[in-house]
Order: sequence, then C-alpha cells, then structure tokens
Amino acid sequence: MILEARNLGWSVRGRPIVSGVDLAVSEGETLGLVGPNGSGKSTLMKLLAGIREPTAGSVAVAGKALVAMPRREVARRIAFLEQQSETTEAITVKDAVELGRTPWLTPLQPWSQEDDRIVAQALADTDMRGFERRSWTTLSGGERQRVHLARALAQQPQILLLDEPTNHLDIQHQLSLLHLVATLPVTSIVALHDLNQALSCDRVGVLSGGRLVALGAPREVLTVGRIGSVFGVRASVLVDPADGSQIFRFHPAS
Ligand SMILES: Nc1ncnc2c1ncn2[C@@H]1O[C@H](COP(=O)(O)OP(=O)(O)OP(=O)(O)O)[C@@H](O)[C@H]1O
Repeated sequence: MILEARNLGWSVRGRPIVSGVDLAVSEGETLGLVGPNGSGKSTLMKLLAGIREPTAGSVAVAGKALVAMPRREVARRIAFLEQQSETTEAITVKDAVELGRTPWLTPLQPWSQEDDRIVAQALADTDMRGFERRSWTTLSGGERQRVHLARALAQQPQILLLDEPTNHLDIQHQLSLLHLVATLPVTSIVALHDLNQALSCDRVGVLSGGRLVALGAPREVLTVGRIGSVFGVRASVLVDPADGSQIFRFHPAS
C-alpha cells in the first residue's frame, strides 16, 4: 500500500473533527472522497498530506510513518492542492509552476533541462501553455486553479491529494482534469462535491460527521439510500441514452 491511515483522528478543543479513519490506498488508484459540508474532507486531506498532525492514529507512506519523514521527502512523495490555495506574490505562471521542482533540487543536482521539460509538460497537461509570462495576479479563478495543479504535477509526486480541484473550472476543464487524474500513473485522492463525477473514481469513500462511513466501488457505495441518509436529498437514477451509463439527479427530501 502506498498510503495507509490507521485509526486516524483529529480533535480540536476536545471536539472530534475526524475520527477512527482506516484507509489503505494502492499504487495508481484514484480514490474519491465525498461528504456534506463540514464532514471532515479537508481535515482528512491535511492529515494525509502531513500538514496537520493527527491527535490519534497514524499515516504511513510506502510503509514509513509520515510524522517521522523529513519535509523534503514528504514533498517528493506527496503534492497537495488545497481548497483555498492563494498566493499574493507577484510571480509569473512559469515561476509558480517551477516551484513544484523545489523538493528535487540540491547543490549537486541543480536546475536542468529535465526540469524545464517537466514544467513544460505540466503546463501542457493543464492547458496553461501560452500563459508562462503572465503574472499570477492577472489570472482568473479557474486559471489559478490550473496553475496550482500544474505546480503539483511538476512536483512529480507518488501521491496527489486534490481538495475540490474542479472548483472554479468550466465544464470542459473539469472533465479534462478528472480524466488527467484518472490516467496519471500516480495515486490520487480527490475530494469532490459532484457525486456523478465521483462515480468515475476507482473507489469512493463517504465521510459523515468526521467518520468514514463507507468505502468501496462507486456503485456499491453511492446508493440512493446512502445518498439520502448522508446528504439528506432524494436521488433518482437516470440512464444516459448516449452510452447507457447511470447518472444521479437530485431532489430536496420532501
Ligand atoms: N481549526 C479548527 N478549529 C475549529 N473547527 C475546525 C477547525 N478546522 C476545521 N474545523 C471544523 O471541522 C469541521 C470539518 O471541516 P472540514 O473543512 O474538514 O470539512 P469539509 O468536509 O472539507 O467541508 P466543506 O465541504 O465545507 O469544504 C467543520 O465543522 C469545521 O468548522
């Protein structure tokens, strides 16, 4: 297992925000995390990224305890795209993406053509070619989101943690981001609000009240009954005539 959480928890002033999470993610897998507002998705992602220390349990990456891992090694293994990642610095898009290479640079291994190639590929993968010289401050919300993703890709991590990455993105870029994440040879954990998008993940975990209440194949986990009990809405299943696949439509619980 590339990423393993055991009895993972985080409490603040005695209030449990995430508790008892057991999770094992295998190499190359794309795991979707869904749950209502405040159910603990972002907190769990921060615990898995090592930027929040657990108050219970542990996280291991490739069998090594995350808390004992040097920062540089964590940064080589894990890239985290936060929900509200902002920078006020007046840097260019290229500078921002190049920052993703930082964990790999050493005095003996300074910037090389290979780093240029990786940065160019990350810009291409996120459809941000041509924006290299633009100042970060002039970008739209969706363009900023794509630059953040490009920086995460330039990091060439083993594990990609994406907290609501489709936020701000138009529908074409939402679909291409999800397709990219699914096809990348990295392990990805993606917090999503769109349950139809979650259906395309390899597995889905459902958080409710800080607990992982279900984990498994999307169709087994995202049932009409569970959607009703966890999200408080009524779901109906429709069939897309284009390809016969099933999708959800949601209604307020009467
Ligand atoms: N530092 C903190 N102090 C107090 N409460 C916190 C803190 N961090 C998170 N919380 C609370 O923990 C709960 C879970 O927050 P979290 O951001 O993990 O939820 P989420 O599932 O990502 O929500 P959303 O879908 O709205 O982004 C929320 O009720 C939040 O207010």
